Amino acid sequence: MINYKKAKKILIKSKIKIQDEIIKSSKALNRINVSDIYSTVNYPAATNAAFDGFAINSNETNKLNKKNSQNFKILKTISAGDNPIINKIKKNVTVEVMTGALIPRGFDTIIPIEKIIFNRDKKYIQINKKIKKNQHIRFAGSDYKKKDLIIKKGSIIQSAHVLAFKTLGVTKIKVKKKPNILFFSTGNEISNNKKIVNWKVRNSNSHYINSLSKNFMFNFIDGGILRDKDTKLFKKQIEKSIKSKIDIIITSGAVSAGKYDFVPYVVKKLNLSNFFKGVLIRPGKPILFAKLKGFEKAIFGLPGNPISSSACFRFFVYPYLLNILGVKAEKPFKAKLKNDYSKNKEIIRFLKARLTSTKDGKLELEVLKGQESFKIKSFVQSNVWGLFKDGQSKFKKGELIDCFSAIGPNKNFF
Ligand SMILES: Nc1nc2c(c(=O)[nH]1)N[C@H]1C(S)=C(S)[C@@H](COP(=O)(O)OP(=O)(O)OC[C@H]3O[C@@H](n4cnc5c(N)ncnc54)[C@H](O)[C@@H]3O)O[C@H]1N2
Ligand code: MOO
Repeated sequence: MINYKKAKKILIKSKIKIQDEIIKSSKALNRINVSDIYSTVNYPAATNAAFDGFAINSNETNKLNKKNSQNFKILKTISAGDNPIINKIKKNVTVEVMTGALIPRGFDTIIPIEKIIFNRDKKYIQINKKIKKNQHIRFAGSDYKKKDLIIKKGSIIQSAHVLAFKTLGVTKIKVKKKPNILFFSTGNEISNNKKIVNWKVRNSNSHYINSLSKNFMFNFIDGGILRDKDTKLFKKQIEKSIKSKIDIIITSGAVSAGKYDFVPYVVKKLNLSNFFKGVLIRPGKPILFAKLKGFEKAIFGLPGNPISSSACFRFFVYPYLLNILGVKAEKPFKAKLKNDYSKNKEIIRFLKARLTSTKDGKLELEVLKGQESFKIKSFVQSNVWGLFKDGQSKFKKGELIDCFSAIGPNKNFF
């Protein structure tokens, strides 16, 4: 059996090609852009008001004080979207501006409406102190300048990027196509019915992985449930998918040592490269992976226990997807262990854990009770995975542990 490090090395070597496509930037959430994108415009496009108020020329206030005030004539009101051009500006005049309005030439600062003293007929404002230049003004290009980088190639596009794209007039972008994943559940006991007899099990794994595809970067194609005697059907389905647009086949279950665990039996008969079966991890030990020789296709056999399937998706399929889509490998973030923990020294354990923040701003990690790979409740209560490394069996309270986000594996927070 190989260790996780070796398995990851094999996965990195087993890259399959994913094509590019051009899509609307507004539809790009969670997609991966394939080149650096730079702004072709300044933002803000022109200098404008950050506050509702009155624009003046600050020089005209230099000598003003309580005893020496000056009236400024209100010329007009300019709103966001109005043409700001005013011809021939005389001395001691002002324009009323709304937030977002362009500042007409000749004015260089804004007094917020709350601080304005109007004279009785409201045709003038009275100023009785020196007003600083450049107050409450947003300068052209003070956020993005032409040629500023908006997003680096190989980033997972987030809503904030969509905001930037739409602000800067980036309407279309080139992204990686979503890999097509054909997913098979296995087992005579697995059922999609609500009502089941005690010897049946409701299918949850395929729905879990399908739900991940909704906020993530792959298409989920349900291959249905393969029964214990469906070896030939499975082989046929793989052969069919070789000729199709399927990029990755994933099975859940039927991968360990039992009589009906047919996945390795069928897969091993194919023309493979980069094969491994069994990794020194828990949960998920029986995992299988291979590339189909001569084709840009890969196959993962995930163990059937729900938490084994989800851990293997998180720690094998997800890094594999990142790699084939050209995203940099994730780095874990660290948190202090809240409780002592011990495990078998030889294996890595992916543990359902809860991350909290202390009052003094430290991240703490609690290993939850109920780590068995059939237990869903602790998974629901968890908010991160703790990775407890191999080569060590005892982990003491206060030790730093590698954490990986669990919240739909699309968030590279750190
Ligand atoms: N003699 C051995 N027995 C087992 C070994 C071993 O090395 N030697 N490994 C154990 C480990 S570790 C795991 S994990 C499981 C994985 O087994 P399989 O991948 O072959 O999975 P199944 O036996 O088909 O199912 C396991 C378990 O999960 C339930 N299941 C399966 N599919 C689904 C689904 N789509 N939705 C919900 N639940 C599912 C299934 O009913 C079983 O209870 O093997 C150990 N045994
Ligand atoms: O290692 Mo299995 O994956 O016990 O659940």
